[in-house]
Amino acid sequence: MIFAAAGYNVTLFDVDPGQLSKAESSLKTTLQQYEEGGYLRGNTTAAEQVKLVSYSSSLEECLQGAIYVQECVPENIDLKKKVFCQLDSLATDQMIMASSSSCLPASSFTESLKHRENMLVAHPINPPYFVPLVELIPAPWTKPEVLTTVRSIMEKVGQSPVTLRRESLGFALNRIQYAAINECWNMYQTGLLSAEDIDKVCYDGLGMRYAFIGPLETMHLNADGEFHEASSAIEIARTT
Ligand SMILES: NC(=O)C1=CN([C@@H]2O[C@H](COP(=O)(O)OP(=O)(O)OC[C@H]3O[C@@H](n4cnc5c(N)ncnc54)[C@H](O)[C@@H]3O)[C@@H](O)[C@H]2O)C=CC1
Ligand SMILES: O=C(O)[C@@H](O)C(=O)[C@H](O)[C@@H](O)CO
Repeated sequence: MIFAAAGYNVTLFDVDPGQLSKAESSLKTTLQQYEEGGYLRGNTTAAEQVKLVSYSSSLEECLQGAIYVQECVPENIDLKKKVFCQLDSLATDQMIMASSSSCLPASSFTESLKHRENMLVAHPINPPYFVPLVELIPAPWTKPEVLTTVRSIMEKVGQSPVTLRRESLGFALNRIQYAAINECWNMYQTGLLSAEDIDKVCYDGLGMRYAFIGPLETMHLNADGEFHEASSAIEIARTT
């Protein structure tokens, strides 16, 4: 939907043909609803965007003329290896292949492949139609120009890419997310706040603030010395 909204032709492939027909009907309904609700992205109508998307039960046919592939198979290392091996055997030297992987780095499933320089992770954040961040994580062998091209494709389609300089377990978003979840869980288990109030601290507090001012910018605006004071106070609170 995001790529079609920007005017790209998109072809979906899935091993399960049932998923393709579900995707086709859900795409039509969803784009129609977004148009009626005023959420549709791009400068074209829902009907025009629907026409840009086609469906194929053959990977070879799906990849004909493709410049960019976004792989979205389940988070399973053997499956990622299998699918990237298939992509590799059908790829042209120009085709860029990105994985949506949330945790698995591209180096763990592309190492032995001929076109590995054109492969990387482009991790979207759910729901990507409304949350624009995409984390781009190169494998050690990903060509810098591939990373630059994916970054500009993402900007062109209206997403907001960030580039990690190297692979890191959890990438960036999940490193932050799991640190927050860990602290929320800790407060829940020690009975400090109810589950509802912990969620409220995020959606009516930090989440809302972080939508327009990030943690480092917040710290920059804090009074001198406040960070050190606060972090030692939190360390004491955690251990008591
Ligand atoms: N669901 C989420 O919130 C997010 C998921 N991701 C990542 O995206 C990837 C996909 O996740 P979901 O969309 O949630 O998975 P899903 O399970 O909803 O969909 C996976 C699809 O892949 C198809 N599939 C299975 N084997 C295949 C093969 N060999 N060739 C082609 N298609 C095949 C399945 O039929 C299914 O339609 C995972 O790596 C996940 O970590 C990334 C960001 C957010
Ligand atoms: O939106 C998210 O949180 C994701 O992008 C993810 O990375 C995954 O859903 C992950 O948190 C759990 O598998």
